[in-house]
Amino acid sequence: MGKGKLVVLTGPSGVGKGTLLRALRRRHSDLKLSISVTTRSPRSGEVDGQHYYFLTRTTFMDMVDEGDLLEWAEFAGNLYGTPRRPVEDAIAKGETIILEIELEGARQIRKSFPSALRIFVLPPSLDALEHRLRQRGSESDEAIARRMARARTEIQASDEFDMTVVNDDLNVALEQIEDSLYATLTC
Ligand SMILES: Nc1ncnc2c1ncn2[C@@H]1O[C@H](COP(=O)(O)OP(=O)(O)OP(=O)(O)O)[C@@H](O)[C@H]1O
Ligand SMILES: Nc1nc2c(ncn2[C@@H]2O[C@H](COP(=O)(O)O)[C@@H](O)[C@H]2O)c(=O)[nH]1
Repeated sequence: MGKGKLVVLTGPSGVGKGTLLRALRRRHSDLKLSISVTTRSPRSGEVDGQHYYFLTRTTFMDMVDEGDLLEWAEFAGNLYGTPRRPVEDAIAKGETIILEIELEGARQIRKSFPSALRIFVLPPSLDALEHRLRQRGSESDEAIARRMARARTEIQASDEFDMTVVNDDLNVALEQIEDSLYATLTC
C-alpha cells in the first residue's frame, strides 16, 4: 500500500478550523482526524476520546517524556499534543490524516514531516474573529483576550505555510481546502 498523507490545518482560535473539518469529513468520510490530548477542561458537549483526550498535566508530561507525542505546545495556559501512534499507523496504511493544531506544533511538524501539506486559515478580519469567539460562548472574556493576542502572532506567521485560505464564506473556504488537498493527493 502507498504511503499516506499528513495534512496540518492551523489558524487562530475561533477562525473556524473545526467547523471546516467537520464539513470536510461529511464530504470525505475516508479522511481521518487526529484526536489530540489536552490539559484543558472539556467544554459543554465535548466528549473524551471524541473531541480530545482530556488529561491531567502529569499524565500529559508522562506522554511527552515517553516520546508518545508527535508534537506538543502550550496554548493560552493549557497543553495540547498529537499522539504519535495513530498518525504513524494511518500513514503506514496509506490513509490521509489531518491535524488541527496551533502554530508551534505546526512548526514542529514541518521539521519531522517536511512533506506534510500545511494550510493556514485566516479570518476575514480581527473583528470578525473576535465576534466568532464571543458568539461561540465557550471562553471567558479573559480567555478571549489571550486568544486574540495569540491570534495576532499566529496571523503574522501565515506565510510560513504552503497555502492560506480566508474563512469568510464557509463553502468557498471549504472548496479551496478540498481542491488543494485532492490536488496534492493525486500528484
Ligand atoms: N465562515 C464562517 N462564518 C461565520 N461563522 C463561522 C464561520 N466558520 C466558523 N464560524 C463560527 O465561528 C465559531 C468558531 O468556529 P470553530 O469552533 O470551528 O473555530 P476553531 O478555529 O476550530 O477554534 P479553536 O481553535 O478554538 O478550536 C463557531 O461558532 C462557528 O460556528
Ligand atoms: N500544537 C497543538 N495544538 C493543538 C492541538 N489540538 C488542538 N490544538 C490547538 O489549540 C488551540 C486551542 O484549541 P481549543 O480546542 O482549546 O479551542 C487551537 O488553535 C487548536 O488548533 C494539538 O494536538 N497540538
